[in-house]
Amino acid sequence: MVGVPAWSVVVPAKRLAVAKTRLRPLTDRTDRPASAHEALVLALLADTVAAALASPPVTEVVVVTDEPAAAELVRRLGARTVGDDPDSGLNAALEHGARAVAGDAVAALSSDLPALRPAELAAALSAAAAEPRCFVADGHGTGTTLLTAAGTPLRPRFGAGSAQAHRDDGALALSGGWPGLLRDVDALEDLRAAVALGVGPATADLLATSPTLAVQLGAAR
Ligand SMILES: Nc1nc2c(ncn2[C@@H]2O[C@H](COP(=O)(O)OP(=O)(O)OP(=O)(O)O)[C@@H](O)[C@H]2O)c(=O)[nH]1
Ligand SMILES: C=C(OP(=O)(O)O)C(=O)O
Repeated sequence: MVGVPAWSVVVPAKRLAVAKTRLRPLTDRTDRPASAHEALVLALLADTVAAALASPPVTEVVVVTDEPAAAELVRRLGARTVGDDPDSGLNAALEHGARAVAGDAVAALSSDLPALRPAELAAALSAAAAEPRCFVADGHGTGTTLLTAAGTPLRPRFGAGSAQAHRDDGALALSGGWPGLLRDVDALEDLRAAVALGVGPATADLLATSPTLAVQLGAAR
């Protein structure tokens, strides 16, 4: 692709009641587990979407969700939303989102990257601009946090072992100095690692105003 593409970023967000179940051991130890869990999932989403919206090469962020609270939150931040059609899982949701974007440079971004910095995403997208399809593996090397397609279909293969699946499908693995982009939050240890890197304002505020959550985050060390 010639020139610097303007990127559309697609972010998936499940319904809160079924999202981020691997973080339940953390939120279940708080006084009000259901609301603590929802608040945590929404904070991770808010910081991810805000960082993407603030990243210079990103012209739009489209969140694919059927969750009213998530849709309202990200719209307030400046993202667009589309429904979770056809409600057939993560990859179908991402393909649906990719069809809804304006340009032909599209990136699928995990929604659980609270330590993501706008400059990190800009650097990764800049590296991705030279290739039709690229991906960034998560910190464990097995999952994927970013998948890009410029002038070609996205073909998402998220799920267990998605880094290898994206590699096998011809996407180029990118690496660079973007620790926040690698640090998706699936489990307690990931949240600790994100906090050590420095999380965005929504997650930081939640931890500052939820003593039980903050204590549990430290107590299980
Ligand atoms: N819109 C949409 N988003 C999804 C779907 N499945 C997963 N996601 C989102 O994709 C992101 C990455 O998925 P995971 O890290 O596996 O998140 P998760 O399934 O909520 O987490 P666990 O329950 O702990 O496995 C999360 O932010 C999810 O909200 C789906 O069917 N539709
Ligand atoms: C769905 C994925 O996320 P996770 O491994 O974080 O569940 C993935 O990395 O493809």
